[in-house]
Amino acid sequence: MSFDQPAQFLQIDHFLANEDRLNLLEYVLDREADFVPTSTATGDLDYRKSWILYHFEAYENWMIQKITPLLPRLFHAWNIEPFAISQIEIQLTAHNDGHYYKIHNDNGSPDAATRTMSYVYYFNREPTNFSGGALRLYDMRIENGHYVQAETYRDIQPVNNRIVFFPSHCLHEVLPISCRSRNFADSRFTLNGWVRREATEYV
Ligand SMILES: O=C(O)CCC(=O)C(=O)O
Ligand SMILES: [Fe+2]
Repeated sequence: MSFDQPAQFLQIDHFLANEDRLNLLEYVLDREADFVPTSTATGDLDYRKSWILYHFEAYENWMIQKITPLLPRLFHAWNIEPFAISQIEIQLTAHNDGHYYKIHNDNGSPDAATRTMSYVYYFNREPTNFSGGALRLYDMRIENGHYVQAETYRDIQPVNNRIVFFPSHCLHEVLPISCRSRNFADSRFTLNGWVRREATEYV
């Protein structure tokens, strides 16, 4: 038996106040030297190209506090039983010319198994000086009790000041970005991460 389940997501525009967004951008541009190339758990070099900033104390908890109040509404909308949140992870990425992230889900490895909800906040310098970089969220097909990718999908554009939430088991990819200037400051920036549930609820 198989049936399709449309990709679930919630998109909110104008998420941060303008002043906060501009301060964040200024902070990130100052930290350019601390960004490093990304890697994936499998070490596959072709799978993902982007830059990442692992530590940004000034904004980690700040952003998590902005996201937390939205979660009950999301659980309700998606008929997810409210769960004990063990952790909200956060990272900061920059995608520039030729960067991408091929199809994956966010909870497929044992150490990521408790990731339940993914979020991505997009921001960039204006006027926008890159193109591409949509987040392609695939509809899911349930086949013999397993999630597999359906042929259909929704593309979410990485619009400045937009946040999107989706279930971490959903397959998604970041389409290639082109950024002619290649300036770091013109990158497609994200603050993104995962809401984890307590591991004990699984066993
Ligand atoms: O940058 C995006 O739109 C999504 C990033 C992503 O899928 C991830 O970091 O797991
Ligand atoms: Fe992802």
